[in-house]
Amino acid sequence: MSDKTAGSILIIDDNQDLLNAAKIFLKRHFTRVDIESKPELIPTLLKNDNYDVILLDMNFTRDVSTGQEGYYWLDKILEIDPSAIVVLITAYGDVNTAVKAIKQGATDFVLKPWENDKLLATLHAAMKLKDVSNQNTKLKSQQKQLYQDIDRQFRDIIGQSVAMQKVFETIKRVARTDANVLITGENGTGKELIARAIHRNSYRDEEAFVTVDLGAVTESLFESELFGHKKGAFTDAKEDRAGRFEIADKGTLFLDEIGNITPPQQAKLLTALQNRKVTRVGSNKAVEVDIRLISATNMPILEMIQKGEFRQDLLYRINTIEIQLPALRERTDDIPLLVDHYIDFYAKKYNKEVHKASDAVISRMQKYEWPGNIRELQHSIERAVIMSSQTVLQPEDFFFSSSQKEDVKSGKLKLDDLNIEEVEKLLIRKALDKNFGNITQAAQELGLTRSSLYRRLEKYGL
Ligand SMILES: Nc1ncnc2c1ncn2[C@@H]1O[C@H](COP(=O)(O)OP(=O)(O)OP(=O)(O)O)[C@@H](O)[C@H]1O
Repeated sequence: MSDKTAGSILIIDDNQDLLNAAKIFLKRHFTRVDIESKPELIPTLLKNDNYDVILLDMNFTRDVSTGQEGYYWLDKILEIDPSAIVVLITAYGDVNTAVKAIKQGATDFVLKPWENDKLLATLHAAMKLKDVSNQNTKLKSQQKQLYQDIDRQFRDIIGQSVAMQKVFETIKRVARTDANVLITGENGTGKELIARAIHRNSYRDEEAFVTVDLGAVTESLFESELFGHKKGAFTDAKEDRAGRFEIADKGTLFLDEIGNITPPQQAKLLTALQNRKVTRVGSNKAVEVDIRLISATNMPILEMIQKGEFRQDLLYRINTIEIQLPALRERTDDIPLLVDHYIDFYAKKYNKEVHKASDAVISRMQKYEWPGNIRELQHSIERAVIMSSQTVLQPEDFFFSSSQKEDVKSGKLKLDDLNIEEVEKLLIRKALDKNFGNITQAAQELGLTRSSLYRRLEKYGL
């Protein structure tokens, strides 16, 4: 097996003897070494090939040693490939020129005449750097792809009602400012969707959109989750870890359920937002962060302030602009659009022929309360599309007839006129309603598998 390092090197120097000697020596250590004496050919060479490291002479014209040509060709190389790793060859005693070139983007330099060991060490280090930079580029593009995939699910914001038009108008106005935005609204009204839309339309759209569900972060992990920790800061801190603030640096930080945090957590959050700096748990070094903050809550923040449960100064920090999302029952005009959108989406997903909902369905939907808002509507359509064997969805495909709703709401079982099947039916409806039509969650709650829940739904025509 060869112990050569896998990598390609291009050497550009006008001294053919030097080129030949370098090639002979370096061929023993690297898998590919190309040489070129005419720098004018650099653009062509770089267009046709990828080199891991380019070794570039600073002076090409005889008796000229200002390095001007070197700067020129260095610029050209970096213009063609900004990630190129260029190591300069400079004459002994000409370190100033080399230092200037490094400021201009070169990676390192070697002095002529070189010692083979030193040259080799420099090239190996440069090769490693290229490797890290390749990995970095790869990770960045994977990350971008990942964000795009997540974002795709959140792309379509449906709504033509006056209330939603107002929301769209506000998004347009605030997106390209760095203003802090607080989005309020009941569960499932689309707060995250709107937050992502603001990020996508902002100057930060190429950077990360980082979400923290503050309602799900435990008291003990709050600081570490948000601000990061150092290895050994607590028992489970096995390695250094950046918090969400640092990960969101240059991008947008979305703090969901901000109304759910305790007063001590509010104080810590406020300090970080005021200073725009965070300190990892176990460290004493504060790191600057540049984030655009979007927060969301379904809690009545103003009431909470009056009761002393939420800090007013924190509210002022986060709500430069406030967007109130209407509940679905307050924008029933949008229901037909949403229904069409989700029927289309789920019919494609499950390969079903369903293409619309009957007028009776729409009319019932427009009277229904929708406590889970759009998320509930979405799940009820998903379920109806899966279960229906017709092309037009009918009221029987849904669970919102008023009597059912009342039964489910009251949860009362009238023992004198119920048999086991009736009880089972009622429980299934209740579980589905509670989980907004989500079959998996409802099945879990009932202690059934998904398929046995489906069997029962079919049996009872639910
Ligand atoms: N206007 C809309 N058009 C289309 N889909 C929407 C709209 N608003 C919300 N949705 C969908 O409803 C679901 C819930 O939205 P989202 O998670 O943004 O709500 P939320 O208010 O953040 O909920 P929660 O308070 O529970 O965190 C998502 O699948 C989202 O795509």
